[in-house]
Amino acid sequence: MGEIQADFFEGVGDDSLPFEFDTQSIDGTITTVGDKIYVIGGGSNDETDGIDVRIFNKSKGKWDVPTTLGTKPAQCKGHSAVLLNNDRILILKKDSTPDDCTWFLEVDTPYVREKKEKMGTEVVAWSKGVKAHAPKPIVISGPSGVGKGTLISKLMKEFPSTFGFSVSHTTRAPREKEVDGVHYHFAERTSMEKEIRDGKFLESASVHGNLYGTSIEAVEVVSDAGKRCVLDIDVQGARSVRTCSLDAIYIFICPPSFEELEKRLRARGTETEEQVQKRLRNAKIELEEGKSSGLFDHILVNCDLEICYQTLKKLLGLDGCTGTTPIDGSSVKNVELPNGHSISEVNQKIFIHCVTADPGKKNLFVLDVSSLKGGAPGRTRGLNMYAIDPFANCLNGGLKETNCLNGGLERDANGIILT
Ligand SMILES: Nc1nc2c(ncn2[C@@H]2O[C@H](COP(=O)(O)OP(=O)(O)O)[C@@H](O)[C@H]2O)c(=O)[nH]1
Ligand SMILES: Nc1ncnc2c1ncn2[C@@H]1O[C@H](COP(=O)(O)OP(=O)(O)O)[C@@H](O)[C@H]1O
Repeated sequence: MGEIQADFFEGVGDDSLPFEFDTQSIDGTITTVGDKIYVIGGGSNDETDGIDVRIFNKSKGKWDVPTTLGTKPAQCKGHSAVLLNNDRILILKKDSTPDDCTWFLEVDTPYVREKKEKMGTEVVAWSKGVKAHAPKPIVISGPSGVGKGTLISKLMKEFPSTFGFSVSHTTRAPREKEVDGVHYHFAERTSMEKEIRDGKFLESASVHGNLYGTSIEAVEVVSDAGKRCVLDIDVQGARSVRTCSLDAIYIFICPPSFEELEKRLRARGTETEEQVQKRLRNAKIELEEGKSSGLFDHILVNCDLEICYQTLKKLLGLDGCTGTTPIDGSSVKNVELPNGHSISEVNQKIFIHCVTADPGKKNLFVLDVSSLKGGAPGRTRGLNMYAIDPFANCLNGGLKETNCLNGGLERDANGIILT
């Protein structure tokens, strides 16, 4: 755990900083990790740019502008920063909306270390902090025409608040009834390739001559809503997702026979003869890989649609469910932090002291960061923030959760005690 860093806009007086590092001209927060000093914010006046990061390398005596992966947090009136675990910096934005106040800048996590090695540059990665834990996603693969889309549609229709579809990007042209942003994000190849290079995709693959990919955002928006994410991706995509350690259930759908697959593909009538031929050639390879690779946890034969759907529901533990209850109803919202706040850290708990003119309002919050999960390239999940009463006269003295004095205090969905 690291030291507490100076607040944004406040003067920085640290004698351990090198002479070449002129603290007077620094406008952001300063966090030292080994021989590097991370200056966060204060560098750009362009509000659309997001919070920027610069690194002062003490041993080289020079500045670096790192490759910044992930979506940058929007600029704000200021922020506090604290180093966690020597590998990431917690950023608490001031005067920002509750779902946008907690961010992590990863500086030396395994993900960042891997990217540094690959890119040969300094790398940092942003990850947004959210409360909700993500339910296990479901990856569905199988050859073109086997019935993946049909099964997924049935699942979404019956369990709209439980499942959310990961909307992939693709460079293929939309089919007649396909809607941009619903079935796919239809993209230009050059812009999609750039976004892949910028680290915005969990996986991508060339399938039947087109580029397909799952953006990190596509999966995270579903998880943010407390829903279970369903991915319809090819075998290569499933393999990439497995290696990037997304804890998911992997299901492969097979046709009852190759002839039946061909019949369904032709009957769908969405492809030209040339495309049908290409898809059938690829189906042979996919079926071999799907059945033999050990990649998939379950292999389902889609012979009779209704029977296959019931089997799918069973293995997802949904038989007998009504289809209306979300798996995890927790919201992603955190506390709205006022502009005036300062932070301190004790035993993986961040104490946030808020300046408030209203004496009746709680002004001390705890952010428990002891059981964080995930992180870049996705969200950092499992934030737990709650209000405490610093003046509570508890037996063991010191800071104590408000409800140790006054059991049964009402909390909102975020664990915040309602005043
Ligand atoms: N790797 C990967 N494959 C995808 C993605 N989205 C769709 N696919 C796969 O791309 C293939 C072609 O999809 P599509 O053109 O919609 O045709 P369909 O298979 O006949 O429905 C299918 O195997 C999909 O599972 C993605 O984001 N990543
Ligand atoms: N079990 C089944 N029996 C007969 N036809 C099916 C079955 N499952 C799906 N289909 C049909 O096969 C075609 C291809 O299904 P689709 O869901 O588009 O496949 P995929 O998404 O795997 O490419 C569709 O016309 C669909 O209605």
